[in-house]
Amino acid sequence: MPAAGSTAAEPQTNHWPRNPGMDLDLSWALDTRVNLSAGERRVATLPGRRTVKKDAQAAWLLKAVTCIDLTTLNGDDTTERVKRLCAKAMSPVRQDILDALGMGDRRITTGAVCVYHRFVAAAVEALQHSGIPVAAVSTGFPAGLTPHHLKVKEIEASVADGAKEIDIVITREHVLTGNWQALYEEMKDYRAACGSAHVKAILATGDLKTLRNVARASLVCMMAGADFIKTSTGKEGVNATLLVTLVMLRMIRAYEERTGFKVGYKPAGGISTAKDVLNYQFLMKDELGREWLEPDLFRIGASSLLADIERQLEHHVTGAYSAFNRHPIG
Ligand SMILES: O=C[C@H](O)COP(=O)(O)O
Repeated sequence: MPAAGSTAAEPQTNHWPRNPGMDLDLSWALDTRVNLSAGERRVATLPGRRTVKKDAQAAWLLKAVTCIDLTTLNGDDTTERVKRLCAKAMSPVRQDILDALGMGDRRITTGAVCVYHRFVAAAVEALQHSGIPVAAVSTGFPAGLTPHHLKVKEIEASVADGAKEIDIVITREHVLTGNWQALYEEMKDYRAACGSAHVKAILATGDLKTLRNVARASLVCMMAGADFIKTSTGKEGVNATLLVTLVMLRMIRAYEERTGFKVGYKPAGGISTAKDVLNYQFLMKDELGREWLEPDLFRIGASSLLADIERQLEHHVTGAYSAFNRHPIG
């Protein structure tokens, strides 16, 4: 079958040097402008402008599966639910569907499993030998309003329990009051507490009021050493959108042009259909190139997306849609 972005759909092993960060360049952040109407035009044309059909679409969707941070972040989460989620992450697409796609011998897994700190150890145990990293949402997720020293301790505890990726939430007040120095310092502390674990900076873009704030916060977090910038916790009133994505991708591009370091991108919250995820993939490829279609540089934070992708893949191979309850997630 043709492959998404011209490569096979199974996980890749390309590793980029980690973003070490740089000194805070306040004038770069403050001088950053966003052209709202040009951005709106750009994303409005996207759904109609790019489509892929049949085998090509199946390949793009399998690639998307490898980039999913399969997530459960609910107040009623339990160890059993997390274990079921881990089982799904290891076998995200039914074997009969993979066989019918001619991909039965490929090892396809999700990019990570993403849970609250409480469940990190259980997820690490459930995923042992799978190579799938556990991502923990730490730092008082989702509001990020617990005392700073406790947020740092939470990161350290998640790393001690085996999390290889830490999704931190920034203090929105730093952005809303223009305290970029405080945002930079907070992010640097989080990066240091993560050690060798990769850190994703959740900007909570729905709380930041303006796209200019999104652009500035993206730059400041990258300057402080973020490995990924991520849109949302999934708990804000507005979560991932294509417009916010365009702004953040342009900042990632600017950062790479200035420093040579590639920073990853993670849209999260409300991405629940195969159609949605294809638009994100097209935008990634158009704006940053095909390297950003791989799980090293692209993750999708989602709790229910996988069920729809699996359903679309089943439709592709059988010609019929099955009920959602045939594709349980966890
Ligand atoms: O980071 C991931 C999000 O919390 C998941 O959001 P979702 O439940 O809308 O897919």
